[in-house]
Order: sequence, then structure tokens, then C-alpha cells
Amino acid sequence: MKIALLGYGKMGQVIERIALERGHEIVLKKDEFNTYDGLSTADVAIDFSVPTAAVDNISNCFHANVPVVSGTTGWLDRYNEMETLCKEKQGGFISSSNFSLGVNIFFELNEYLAKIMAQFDAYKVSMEEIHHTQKLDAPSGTAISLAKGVIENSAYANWTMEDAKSNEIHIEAKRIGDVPGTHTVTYDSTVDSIELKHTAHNREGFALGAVIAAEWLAGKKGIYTMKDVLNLESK
Ligand SMILES: NC(=O)C1=CN([C@@H]2O[C@H](COP(=O)(O)OP(=O)(O)OC[C@H]3O[C@@H](n4cnc5c(N)ncnc54)[C@H](OP(=O)(O)O)[C@@H]3O)[C@@H](O)[C@H]2O)C=CC1
Ligand SMILES: O=C(O)C1=N[C@H](C(=O)O)C[C@H](O)C1
Repeated sequence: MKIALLGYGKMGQVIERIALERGHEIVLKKDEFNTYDGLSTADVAIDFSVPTAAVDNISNCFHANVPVVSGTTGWLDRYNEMETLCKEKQGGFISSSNFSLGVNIFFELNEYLAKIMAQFDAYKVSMEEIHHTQKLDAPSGTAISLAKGVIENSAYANWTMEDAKSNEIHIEAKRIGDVPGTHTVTYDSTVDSIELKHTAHNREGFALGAVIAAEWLAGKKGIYTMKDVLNLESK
């Protein structure tokens, strides 16, 4: 399979290694300064760039008729625009705040736990995410996805990085050293706490998940999620 890499930083380089190991060919490595030359020859594109470049990268894929997997975070206020363009151009699209198998299992557990905890007023939920100091966005896309998973399954209405009201989920973002990504969901009461935690030990899981998503998406049209790729059924 011919792959275009849109973004060739920490993630792009791990994705390249895993893609080559799985027998794929890299036909474009797009960074801030080069062009999209070669994009139209790709079977699929993988975008792990920066929040300000993601929309351009994804749009160019739809215009070039190349299905695109996007892992970039911090641009999702423009997701609907990309969804509309994808439909208009009959493109293929998967966007996820986190492509690792472990985090996608964690997302399912988070939704399941949220449904249970919605019955118990004594507990208040909060979230913490820890990432490396080079990360541009806060809170992480994964923390936002976790908060949405709780909101869709409970009476919580919103998330905030400020002081949380009773119907809001507080998210704390910490930036420490080279931490690849740690997320904790805590339900706290006066007598005990329940914690759900995912710790990435490196970037391999994110990159492997993105390559698996690209293999799955190549040749398809439509808008999908990692639930489709991993065949995960919400309970
Ligand atoms: N969904 C997931 O599973 C995961 C998502 N992420 C997200 O992926 C993104 C990238 O992370 P990471 O690799 O660590 O970040 P890096 O900062 O290491 O890499 C970003 C890359 O994007 C490049 N870039 C800048 N402008 C453009 C442009 N216009 N077109 C294409 N590329 C451009 C940068 O190029 P240059 O060096 O020339 O500036 C750099 O190579 C982040 O948003 C992060 O949150 C990260 C891990 C997992
Ligand atoms: O920037 C990162 O590094 C990561 N970003 C993603 C996010 O914002 O959730 C996923 C992962 O946690 C690593």
C-alpha cells in the first residue's frame, strides 16, 4: 500500500517505521515547508501534524481522492466542515483523538462506568491528562473524548479546565518531561474513589493503531471511527 505521511514529527517517524515493517511504501513526507507532490499517488494518507495544518491536510486529501486517517488533535472545532467536504467529495475519513488499542478499550470502559455512576450522586467525576512538554494543545484530544463519553452517558453537561460546577467535568492538564500520554478518570466521594487509568509507555501503540486504521480504510468511502476498525460494540 502507498502511504502519504502528512506530518513527519515524533508520530510521523514512528508511523513510517511501522508502515515499512508491515510492507508499505511511503510516497510523501509532508512537513511545514514542502508541497503535496505525490499525494495523489497514495492509496491512503495519515495526518499527524499540528492543529493549524490539519484542516488543509485533510481537505487536500479529499480533493486528491485519497482516503485519510487523521490523528491530529486540537482542530476539532472544524470537524463538521471536514465531514461535509468528505461527503461532497465522496471521500474516506477516520479521525480519532487516540488510535491505540488500549485507549479504545479504555474509551469503552469509560462509557460503561459512566452509565453505572450516573445512578450515584455521591460521586463526582474528574479527569487528569499528563503529556510531554512539547504538546501544543490542552486538554488532550483523548481527555476531551473521555469527557464526551461521560457526558453522553450521564447528567454531566460540559467539561472545563476551570473550577467545575456540579454538572461539569473538571479536566486537569499537566505537561511533564517526555511523558507519551497518561489519562485518569476519577470518581470521588467522601468515603472512597474509583480510578480508571491508561498509561502509554511509548508512541508505538498510537502509530500501530493508525497504520491498522489506514490499512482498513484504503479503498473505502465514507466516515468511520476506530469503533468500526476494531469492531468494538458499546454495551
Ligand atoms: N490520535 C492519536 O493517537 C495521537 C495523536 N497525536 C497528535 O498528533 C499530532 C502530532 O503529534 P507529534 O508527532 O507528537 O507532533 P510533532 O510536533 O512531533 O510533529 C508535528 C509535525 O507536523 C509538521 N507540520 C507542521 N506544519 C505542517 C503542515 N502544514 N503540513 C504537514 N505537516 C506539518 C511539523 O513539521 P515541522 O517540524 O517542519 O514544523 C512536524 O513534523 C498532535 O496533534 C498530537 O496531539 C499524537 C499521538 C497520538
Ligand atoms: O500529543 C500527544 O503526544 C498525544 N496526543 C493525543 C491527545 O491529544 O490525546 C494522544 C496521545 O495522548 C498523545
